[in-house]
Amino acid sequence: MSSHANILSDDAPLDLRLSESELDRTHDHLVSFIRETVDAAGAEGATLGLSGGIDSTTTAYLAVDALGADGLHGLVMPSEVNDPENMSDAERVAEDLGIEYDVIEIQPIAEQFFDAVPEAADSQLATGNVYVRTRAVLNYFVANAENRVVLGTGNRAEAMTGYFTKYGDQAVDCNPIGGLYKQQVRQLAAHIGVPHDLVMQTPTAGMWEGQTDESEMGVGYDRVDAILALHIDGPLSTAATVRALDGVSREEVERIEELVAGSQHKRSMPPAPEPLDL
Ligand SMILES: Nc1ncnc2c1ncn2[C@@H]1O[C@H](COP(=O)(O)OP(=O)(O)OC[C@H]2O[C@@H]([n+]3cccc(C(=O)O)c3)[C@H](O)[C@@H]2O)[C@@H](O)[C@H]1O
Ligand SMILES: Nc1ncnc2c1ncn2[C@@H]1O[C@H](COP(=O)(O)OP(=O)(O)OP(=O)(O)O)[C@@H](O)[C@H]1O
Ligand SMILES: [Mg+2]
Repeated sequence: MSSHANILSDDAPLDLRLSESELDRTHDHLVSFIRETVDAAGAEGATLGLSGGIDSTTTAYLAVDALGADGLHGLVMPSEVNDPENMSDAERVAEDLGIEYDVIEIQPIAEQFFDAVPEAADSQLATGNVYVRTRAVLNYFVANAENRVVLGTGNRAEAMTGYFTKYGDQAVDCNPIGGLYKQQVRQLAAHIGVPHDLVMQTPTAGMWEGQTDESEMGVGYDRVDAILALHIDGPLSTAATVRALDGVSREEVERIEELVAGSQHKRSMPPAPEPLDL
């Protein structure tokens, strides 16, 4: 499949797609990064959560290129709010890649947390984050026991907007696709042979039924990518960004500014006060 086929939405305001040779170089760079991270840790491989989504699927394909199928242990960790189709997609990825994988039902584990603090269990966001953090514990359980590192699946759009759970899906040892905007992840995925239905999957955190990234963020990924590239990572002012991006409103640019500023605490080490000069 051509890497330029059907990746962008019709109203994408900016085309950030890479050329074929840039995609080849990106693939090789990310594969080397995974290999070097595993070697530097003295580890014997990696583990990661498989959700059937494009970020974990792409990361798994890259990891197998880096480490071989024996080097990757996948964990499929359904809760009761996951779409069963996503979970069978995750198993399909593991089968296609020929990696070892486990299916671990996390609902009973999460229920223990909900029962422990029943008043918190009314919050959709809080319980959703329990699912996410439970998966992090299981990733490290396997990584510790098998001398593996935990691969993260965060991309640049998620990292910059803080669209992840603190010490949840961000609790990892490295993020191989962390430098790529979402449309570039899709494009790289198509380039390295990820099945088209997975490339075009609707992004969801799977924290509650019907959740989608784009409805929760209030801005579609092609717009998020464009605003980040020109304005947050790039030099354009708010007004110049609105002028440069066809159909993008000032409110949308300001929404992304707010998400970036409000999530700074998620991208830094927990602060402590300067020691007093006693
Ligand atoms: N200014 C500040 N300085 C220091 N700490 C601060 C803080 N503001 C909040 N906090 C702390 O951070 C907590 C809130 O952060 P957090 O617990 O992460 O929770 P929060 O950011 O409220 O929720 C996670 C968001 O990420 C999305 N998500 C999660 C997981 C995966 C994906 C996906 O794309 O797959 C998306 C999810 O849908 C939701 O919108 C607060 O309870 C507080 O402990
Ligand atoms: N049910 C699940 N089982 C195993 N891992 C999961 C599950 N749900 C989420 N994860 C892990 O959490 C990561 C973050 O989720 P996120 O939704 O951002 O990525 P994705 O599902 O791979 O792609 P997309 O963002 O397009 O949905 C996933 O990449 C995966 O590693
Ligand atoms: Mg997902």
